[in-house]
Amino acid sequence: MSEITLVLLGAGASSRFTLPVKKQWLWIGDEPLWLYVLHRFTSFAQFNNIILTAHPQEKPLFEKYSNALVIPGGNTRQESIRNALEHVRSEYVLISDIARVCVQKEVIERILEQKGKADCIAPYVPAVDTVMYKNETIDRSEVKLIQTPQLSRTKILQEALLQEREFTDESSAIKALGKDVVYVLGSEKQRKLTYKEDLHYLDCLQPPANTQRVGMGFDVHAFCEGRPLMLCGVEVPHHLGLAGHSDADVAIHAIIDALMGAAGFGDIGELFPDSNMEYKDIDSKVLLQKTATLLRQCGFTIVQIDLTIMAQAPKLLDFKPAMQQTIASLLELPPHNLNIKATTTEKLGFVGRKEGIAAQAIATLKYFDWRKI
Ligand SMILES: Nc1ccn([C@@H]2O[C@H](COP(=O)(O)OP(=O)(O)OP(=O)(O)O)[C@@H](O)[C@H]2O)c(=O)n1
Ligand SMILES: C[C@](O)(CO)[C@H](O)COP(=O)(O)O
Repeated sequence: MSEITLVLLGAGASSRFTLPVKKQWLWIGDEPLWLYVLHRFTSFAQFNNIILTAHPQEKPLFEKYSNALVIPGGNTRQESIRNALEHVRSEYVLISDIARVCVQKEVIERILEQKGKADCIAPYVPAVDTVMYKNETIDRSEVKLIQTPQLSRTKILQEALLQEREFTDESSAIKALGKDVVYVLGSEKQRKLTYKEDLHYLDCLQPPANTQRVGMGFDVHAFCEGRPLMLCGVEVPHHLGLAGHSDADVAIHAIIDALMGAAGFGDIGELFPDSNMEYKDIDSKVLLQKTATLLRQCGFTIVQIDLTIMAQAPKLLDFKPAMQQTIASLLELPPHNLNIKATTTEKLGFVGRKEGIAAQAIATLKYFDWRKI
């Protein structure tokens, strides 16, 4: 099987799915859908090389969950395939939509049995409804509804994708080149997840696990002159501010790190590198908003956050309600699910010497329950 590379396409915008969560990031048990599909394929057959296409912003997130080669997708499905093919060295490539979640073992076997007999092997299901084409009824017995995975000769597919036209799948591109395509019976169970209503037809899906994902964040910033002291998005009157690439809101940074930790997505520095001038002096509420949006798109719901700010001065008690309201409303959290503590360190350590402020946060996430849509 080593002459076959598996390419799974997961870089789509999921726009027709019309939910805040992207379809490739629905959680199946404790796995995102794209990883569930990958494991489904590898449970059915051996592939020496596996390539995933992901939205460029999600490439590092895919890489946190899989050792497969993750390639940034393009603006179209075909562009994503072109990007992936640059990394394919095998004679054949098996390409499938991650959106065709319930890929069937027997379909894969039927495809592989035909390997070598044509330039592309594609599964199809027959049309069972009356078919109109350009307002004329056509003979439905001649209609094939094409599915994936599709097995192509790599070099033929690369040549086919050089054609000027944009194709919606490999078999049509290869057929347009005048090459051979063999069609094998697919399965209704391989329905493509396009609209949220399609979920009701995908009987291979297990519900999201009721796992509580927990993350911890910690950050420190030194005091400096000439900057406002921002904590939880609130300016606290003080003769010193905090130094940093952004507005140095150490409390929000700890919350972001806790959220990223709970999601298994790494840390704030990976998401918002301080080498990026886009984030110079940025309002950290913007960074927190971006983080919350990313977590929502990736199928997470924020459950609760507990924050501790360690500062010898200034006193923060009077500012805690505004801090809680600011962050809770930004995260669309009930305020009582965001607890903010402030403490001194009894004049011990760098905090006690008023050299800077530290913050620690614990965040809990759960998976968006797609069964309720
Ligand atoms: N630029 C793209 C577009 C699509 N895909 C993948 O190709 C498969 C089929 O595409 P589709 O079902 O249309 O997914 P989306 O493009 O995300 O859907 P939509 O058109 O609703 O945005 C999906 O697994 C999708 O992730 C991709 O890798 N790169
Ligand atoms: C490749 C495909 O699944 C074959 O039916 C289909 O063309 C993908 O279409 P999409 O609009 O990119 O989902």
